[in-house]
Amino acid sequence: MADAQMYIQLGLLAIVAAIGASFTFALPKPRHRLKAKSASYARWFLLCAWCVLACQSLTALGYNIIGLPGVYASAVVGAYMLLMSVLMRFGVEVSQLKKFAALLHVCAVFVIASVLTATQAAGWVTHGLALTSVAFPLWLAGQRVKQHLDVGHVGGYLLFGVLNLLVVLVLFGVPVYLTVVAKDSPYHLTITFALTLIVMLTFMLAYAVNILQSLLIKLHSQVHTDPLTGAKNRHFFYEIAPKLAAHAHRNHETLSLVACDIDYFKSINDQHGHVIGDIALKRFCEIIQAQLRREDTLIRMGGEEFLILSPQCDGAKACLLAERLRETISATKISTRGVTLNLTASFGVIQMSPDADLFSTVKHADKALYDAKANGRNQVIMV
Ligand SMILES: Nc1nc2c(ncn2[C@@H]2O[C@H](COP(=O)(O)OP(=O)(O)OP(=O)(O)O)[C@@H](O)[C@H]2O)c(=O)[nH]1
Repeated sequence: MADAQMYIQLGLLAIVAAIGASFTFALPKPRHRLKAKSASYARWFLLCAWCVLACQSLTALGYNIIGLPGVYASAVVGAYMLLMSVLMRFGVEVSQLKKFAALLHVCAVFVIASVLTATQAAGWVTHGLALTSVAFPLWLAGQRVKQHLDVGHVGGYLLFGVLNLLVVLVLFGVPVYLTVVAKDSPYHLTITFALTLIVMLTFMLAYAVNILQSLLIKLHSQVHTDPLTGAKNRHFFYEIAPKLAAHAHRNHETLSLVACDIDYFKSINDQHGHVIGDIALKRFCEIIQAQLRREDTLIRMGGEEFLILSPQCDGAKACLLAERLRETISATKISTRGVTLNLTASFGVIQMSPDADLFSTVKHADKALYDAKANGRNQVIMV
């Protein structure tokens, strides 16, 4: 009966580990060389966690001499696999020397635990050595996650919390348990099963939330970003810009809009082709972004038409900004693939009035821009 229970627990844990591993296979593979390795270390961690229970089962079957050192070595290897998974997740390179030191650590734990078990001296010395050996890589992993904690990133905080919880569990929970429960208690195997299951599930949950949230943040940013120029796009304009305008209005802040459009851009495409046209657009945006503050947002409204949202900036300052941009653009030569271009751009500037809505304000800025075009281009007109 006890044997049947043991095999059921081993089987259950194998299923949980297999589900966790399948999940890591289902994740999109990052392009970053190191980040791509994180999932495979997470799979090794799940395997090691299963090995802990397998070795504990061997101990329960009477193979103490291999079972106990096996439990400890699997737990330490598992903790290092978890550390590697976290390090790779953040793209941290691990030197060969550090890998070798970890290997030595694992071997030392296995050899010392084997000797102490063989000489019947296994006890608090072995437990102490093994538990601190497991806690060390977990603590390192927690410290690494801490360095990358981002406000609003629940996944990061969850992973950090889980790793700290595991350290507390290993350093305090397990010793308390070993002190309270008799050495030959029949419950040891079930407790190991329950603990391993909890560790696997909490890590998988934290890992999954962490990765999925990163993917969502990346996706969200891509949806709002123009892939050619890196400026925000029309989705951003319709979804986020009205919120920024409402925020400025609520806080009684000034908000100015600068509409701008490259002059005679069609002739660049016609003369030099669309590839050069694309490069010119990219460089144009780089020149503008370099002049903007962090709070300003450059939006590509379409083609070679752009809009700059400038919070906490009144019309006069926005006019100065547009004039500076106009001068910098006309003074910068763009040289690429044997072609040298000299762009100019026209600008329409408006300060949003408190009772106006964003879309009608943009229309007025566009009107000023067309006036600048009609007046001969390469100039700034303010509403
Ligand atoms: N290379 C490239 N060209 C683009 C892109 N988007 C739009 N265009 C081109 O931009 C040109 C815009 O031309 P027009 O609207 O006539 O404006 P313009 O030639 O700049 O003239 P004015 O604005 O009146 O000074 C068109 O030839 C479009 O094909 C793009 O992503 N890449």
